[in-house]
Amino acid sequence: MAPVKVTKICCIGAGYVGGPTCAVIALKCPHITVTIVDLNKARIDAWNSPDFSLPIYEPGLVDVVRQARGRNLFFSTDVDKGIEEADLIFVSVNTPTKKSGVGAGFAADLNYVELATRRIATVARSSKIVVEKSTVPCRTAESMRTILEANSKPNCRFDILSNPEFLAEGTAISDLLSPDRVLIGSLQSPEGIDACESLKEVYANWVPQERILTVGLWSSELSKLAANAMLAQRISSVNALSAICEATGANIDEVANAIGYDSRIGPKFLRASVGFGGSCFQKDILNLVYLSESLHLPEVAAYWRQVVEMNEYQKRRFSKRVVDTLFNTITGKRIAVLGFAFKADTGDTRESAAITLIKDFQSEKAFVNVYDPQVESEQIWMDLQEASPLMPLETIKKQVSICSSALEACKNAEAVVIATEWKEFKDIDWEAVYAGMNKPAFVFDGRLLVDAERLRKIGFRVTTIGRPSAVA
Ligand SMILES: NC(=O)c1ccc[n+]([C@@H]2O[C@H](COP(=O)([O-])OP(=O)(O)OC[C@H]3O[C@@H](n4cnc5c(N)ncnc54)[C@H](O)[C@@H]3O)[C@@H](O)[C@H]2O)c1
Ligand SMILES: O=c1ccn([C@@H]2O[C@H](COP(=O)(O)OP(=O)(O)O[C@H]3O[C@H](CO)[C@@H](O)[C@H](O)[C@H]3O)[C@@H](O)[C@H]2O)c(=O)[nH]1
Repeated sequence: MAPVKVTKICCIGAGYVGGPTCAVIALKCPHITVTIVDLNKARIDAWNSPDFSLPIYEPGLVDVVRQARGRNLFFSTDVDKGIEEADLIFVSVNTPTKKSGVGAGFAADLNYVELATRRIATVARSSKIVVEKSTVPCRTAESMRTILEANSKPNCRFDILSNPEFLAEGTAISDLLSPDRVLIGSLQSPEGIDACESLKEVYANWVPQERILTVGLWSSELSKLAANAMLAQRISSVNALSAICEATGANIDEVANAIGYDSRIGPKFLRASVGFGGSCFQKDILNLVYLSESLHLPEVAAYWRQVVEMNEYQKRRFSKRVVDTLFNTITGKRIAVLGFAFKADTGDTRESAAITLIKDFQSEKAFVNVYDPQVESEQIWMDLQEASPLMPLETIKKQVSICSSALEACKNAEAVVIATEWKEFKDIDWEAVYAGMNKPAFVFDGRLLVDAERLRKIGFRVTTIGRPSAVA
């Protein structure tokens, strides 16, 4: 048998990963028809919208979709048709942390992966290469293979590959166009290696051969969890050091710069912050913790769990610092929170540190003005409601207001809290912000974003992560 030449791809799941990833495949492989399917009709309608009001904000994404949509890139709710026609299927559905049952709060909820796999098994009438794109615990491909093989029809074989995605939101398109690496895991059988070759050929249309790594299935699955755990561990490490800086007078920026010069450590991902957010880091580490516990490795589980605990500590520490600095009470005071997304250049709010901060300010009975350039108001209300399920939305709305500009959010506030590193917050008219605020006017920079010295000259009292309050 020779590797199958892929001409039709289907991607199940039109989310933050499925959408951009397969749009880039379509762009770079005009000879391949790519159909992205999803059960969520509103999402598919947005992908198909005539004015390109896409369901996610990602720099450069509209250009890619504009070039490929209708040519060889299609979005549809007809999942079965997509499956039937494809020779290679990406499973790119969500794998959130389980909310109930065995492993609740830690294990990945694989229900969506299983449902998509069962749909493939039911619908497929010809052989398929099934590619696990979602982030899953080690050995999930084995369960997918069992489901597919138990349901396969005559002359219909399924080969499973693992091809985890490493894109980061906000830079998804550039990450996809020039990835550090593409990882493909397969069974080391002749059929597994052929399937791997087929997918490798797709990526080889734009990714240099030496950046396409091929490994065993389980290594591939574990490498994804490991990469996220290592990245998050760097942030928790630098955040832990930021607490020492605040207590000693050292400056976390200087410390991070100094250690990053060591080529064994490297300068990236050492930015102290109010805490990491996003849909992946916490979920994937908790998944790794659960996996370690299931494998009877409690010390390993405790090691990784601490990365998440340090992140929670960092968020709590920051809110407390706001309260302490504002003369130990923020009751009845107005706090402007600039940024609601979990990082800049995305409209995604999953696990955003801003949600925790606002909840803390609410419980201290402060009034909160929020502004984010990309996040829809509806999303903010949904997140705040989810964070305080026992509080009626009307009560939340009495304490929190959503503003349409940073300047508006800061008006009559006692303090500005920078929760997301949007570039526009660096460049706002800080003199005008100062003029509109109650005095003394405080700025809390949770992202090491603004020029503290400049703001101090205007009259602000500035507190920065990783610097003691007096000299911040
Ligand atoms: N968001 C990221 O930056 C990122 C990066 C790398 C990996 N990942 C991983 O990729 C996976 C997807 O993440 P995401 O952020 O794109 O999730 P998402 O929630 O944005 O998208 C998942 C989509 O799958 C659809 N879906 C679920 N079950 C389906 C089914 N049976 N049939 C058809 N559609 C179905 C949902 O409606 C949803 O639109 C997760 O495992 C995640 O951990 C995410
Ligand atoms: O030095 C840093 C770098 C990041 N962050 C924060 O960490 C979080 C995650 O940032 P980032 O990793 O850039 O974005 P994600 O989209 O969550 O991407 C991560 O998670 C994805 C999902 O698995 C992986 O594919 C990516 O490789 C991995 O970087 C954000 O809140 C950032 O603000 C910091 O606080 N300091």
